[in-house]
Amino acid sequence: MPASTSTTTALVLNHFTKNQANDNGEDLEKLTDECKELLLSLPREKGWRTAYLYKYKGFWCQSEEIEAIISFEKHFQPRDTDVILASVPKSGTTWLKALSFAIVNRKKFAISSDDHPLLVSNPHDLVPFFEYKLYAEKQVPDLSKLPDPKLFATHIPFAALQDSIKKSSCRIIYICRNPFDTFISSWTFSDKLRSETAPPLLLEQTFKMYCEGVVGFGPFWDHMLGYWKESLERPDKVLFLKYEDLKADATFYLKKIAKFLGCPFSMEEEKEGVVEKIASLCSFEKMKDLEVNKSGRSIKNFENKNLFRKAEVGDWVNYLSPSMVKQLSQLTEEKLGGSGIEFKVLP
Ligand SMILES: Nc1ncnc2c1ncn2[C@@H]1O[C@H](COP(=O)(O)OS(=O)(=O)O)[C@@H](OP(=O)(O)O)[C@H]1O
Repeated sequence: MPASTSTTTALVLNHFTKNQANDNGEDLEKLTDECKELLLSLPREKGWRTAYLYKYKGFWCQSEEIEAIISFEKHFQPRDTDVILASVPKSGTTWLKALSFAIVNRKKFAISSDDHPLLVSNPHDLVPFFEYKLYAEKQVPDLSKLPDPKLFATHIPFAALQDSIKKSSCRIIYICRNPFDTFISSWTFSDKLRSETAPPLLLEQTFKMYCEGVVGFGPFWDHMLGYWKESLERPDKVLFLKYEDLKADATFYLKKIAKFLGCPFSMEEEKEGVVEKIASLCSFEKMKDLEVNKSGRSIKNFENKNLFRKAEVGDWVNYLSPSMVKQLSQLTEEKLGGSGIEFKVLP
């Protein structure tokens, strides 16, 4: 290693040891030197459940996620047959993974069979995240052995995806959810994840960060607008979905997803009730009750049981004060008004 590089690395390590040794679930010592050096150059803010969130390529992200994303950018080569499920965290990712897996694999795994993979595996094991699983912990997976079409997932905003993905013909299904419920789902989830020694995540303080855009993979409005614009320009590339719409009419959107993925339901399948059977297999009530979803961790640090909470539209009314509702309504209007993105916020 040239002297200058080793000096830089020593300085970087020293900086992190002195300034960022932290008690909040962020183990900086484990990161690659490349990532540590990058972190030094990035704006940072106090995180929700880690010491810091860093602004990387225009979005806020934890240090370990950045390390995995860098590796993903370097190593992942999309194929035209790949399908990427993209989402704002806590907006129905687990559900979309289950639905997409069931649709794509319905010839291989009969929906009514007693040993359907979704009965024994959490959806996050069947449709892996790039940043939490495939490229996490310095792994570089061999994806060639996975059967086609390969299903992957990410929370990375569209603008920050590598050009190879943007230019390829691989398809992206995006899901987001009204910001009120997304915030409450994120806040309750993050509070469950924080270490016992970390202070509680106060609602007011966390709400302020959310409205400033400082939330994992946020700001949420940029996240939504990025995929929304692409879905308008390239409807064959990006299918834009909203959690509330799926809740209101799952079978309609199941058909839409199947058509988008090039495997529409046949008349015969529709007559046999395959669409309704998938909706039922992937329903919140069914999935929450499965043993595999009541225990264990499919993603490091995330207990499966915490992925299934209430699944309601409008649960935010139980938490947000009138002034918070006013603030978030104004913010949503300011950022998304006129874009065409509109949400149902009450049942
Ligand atoms: N099958 C199914 N159907 C409908 N809704 C479901 C389903 N599975 C999970 N959920 C609800 O989705 C919320 C979690 O969001 P994500 O799956 O995006 O979380 S994550 O980003 O993958 O961690 C979280 O919402 P809240 O209950 O409001 O917190 C889950 O309860």
